[in-house]
Amino acid sequence: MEVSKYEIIDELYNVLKDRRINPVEGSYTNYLFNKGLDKILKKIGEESCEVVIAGKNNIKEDTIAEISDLFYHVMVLMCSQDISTDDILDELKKRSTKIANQKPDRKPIEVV
Ligand SMILES: N=c1c2ncn([C@@H]3O[C@H](COP(=O)(O)OP(=O)(O)OP(=O)(O)O)[C@@H](O)[C@H]3O)c2ncn1[C@@H]1O[C@H](COP(=O)(O)O)[C@@H](O)[C@H]1O
Repeated sequence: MEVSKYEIIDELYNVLKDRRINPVEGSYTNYLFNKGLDKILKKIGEESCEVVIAGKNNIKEDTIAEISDLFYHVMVLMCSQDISTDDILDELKKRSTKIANQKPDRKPIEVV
């Protein structure tokens, strides 16, 4: 069954988790897991730089591609450290009450 684009992040995370348990020959994810944390972090550093360069060049499709690469590598890190997509969504949800530059748990200033 085809997953919708709204489910793709969870789907990708599940594929990465599955690669950890059931390695697949030729899998790039398994290559990263086998190389270990330093390699995963190095890739995140590289991909981050590529996002910066693409953003600076201001070519939307290149920036989308580089952000997607970064997303994937960050998810490999999350998976390797048992950080779930829910952990991130919960954190973002907590921050959604943030207004301007206030701390999230601070009561918003009443606008009169
Ligand atoms: N989303 C991605 C994804 N994004 C980027 N990449 C890989 O990330 C690598 C980045 O390219 P680089 O040129 O920077 O790196 P490289 O030269 O290939 O390798 P190194 O620098 O790491 O030695 C490429 O090999 C891409 O194929 C990805 N590989 C896998 N996925 C997803 O992960 C799933 C499982 O993939 P496998 O683990 O390969 O089966 C796939 O179905 C996809 O959904």
